[in-house]
Amino acid sequence: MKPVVEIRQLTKVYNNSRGVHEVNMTVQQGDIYGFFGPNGAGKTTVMKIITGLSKAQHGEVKLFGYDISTQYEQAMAKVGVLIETAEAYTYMSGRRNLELAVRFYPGIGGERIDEVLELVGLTPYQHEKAAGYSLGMKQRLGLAMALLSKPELLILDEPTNGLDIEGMVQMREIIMRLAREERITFLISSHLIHEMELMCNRIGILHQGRLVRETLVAELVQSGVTLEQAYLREIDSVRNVRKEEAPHA
Ligand SMILES: Nc1ncnc2c1ncn2[C@@H]1O[C@H](COP(=O)(O)OP(=O)(O)OP(=O)(O)O)[C@@H](O)[C@H]1O
Repeated sequence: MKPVVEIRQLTKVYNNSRGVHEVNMTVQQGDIYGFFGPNGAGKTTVMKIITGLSKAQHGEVKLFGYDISTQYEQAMAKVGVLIETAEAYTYMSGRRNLELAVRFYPGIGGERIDEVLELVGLTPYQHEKAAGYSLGMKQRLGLAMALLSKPELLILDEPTNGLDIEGMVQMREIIMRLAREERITFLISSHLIHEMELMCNRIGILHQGRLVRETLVAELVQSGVTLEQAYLREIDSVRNVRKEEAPHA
């Protein structure tokens, strides 16, 4: 297996002392990697750095072996991104939005629009204005845009955030199908622990800006531990270490 994302000692601390500290993560080719952590843990910060939307103070990020700080274009060439809620021109149809977006990708034609609409299940709604789309459909349109360039890695920040159960199930099924049939590697952030467990083969747990555990879901299952239990145990052990380190009163 080849590493697709390699993150070493990634650190970014905001003026208010929050941020992420010395994060090490590896996403292998074929992974659906769940980047799990509660609100404010630092997931978006890491994802923005990986995709060049924000800069780290220390550390290294490589995508497909290319360093994003010195070889950004090569690193991002095979990457699709959906960070925060997908933006679309709501007064245009879903298809028109894709027609505008596809112009950024030389060599990719209209037939790819048909393919991506099919992949995300929007073919029947392609001529409707995006304004009338449900949140789930808007997210799937965002995913379709990210798929236009035929990426080998998709980075999705909270793709099921705010969706109802049906929307969540649809998004999960699409992601699993894309991994299986299009052989796309995924890095997906979420604070929804059960969602991660159902969809992902590898998990990284982020807590207060630190990656406290990275493991295969199969290893957890083998040891009879749910992801929720693993998370709570890691958090407990972090708290205990801090208590031991704290100076006695
Ligand atoms: N531009 C900023 N300036 C100052 N603090 C920030 C900034 N962006 C994020 N933070 C803080 O850094 C921490 C990590 O934020 P981040 O958005 O990366 O977390 P997250 O895990 O993605 O959370 P959420 O699920 O709520 O989006 C939070 O405490 C947040 O308040």
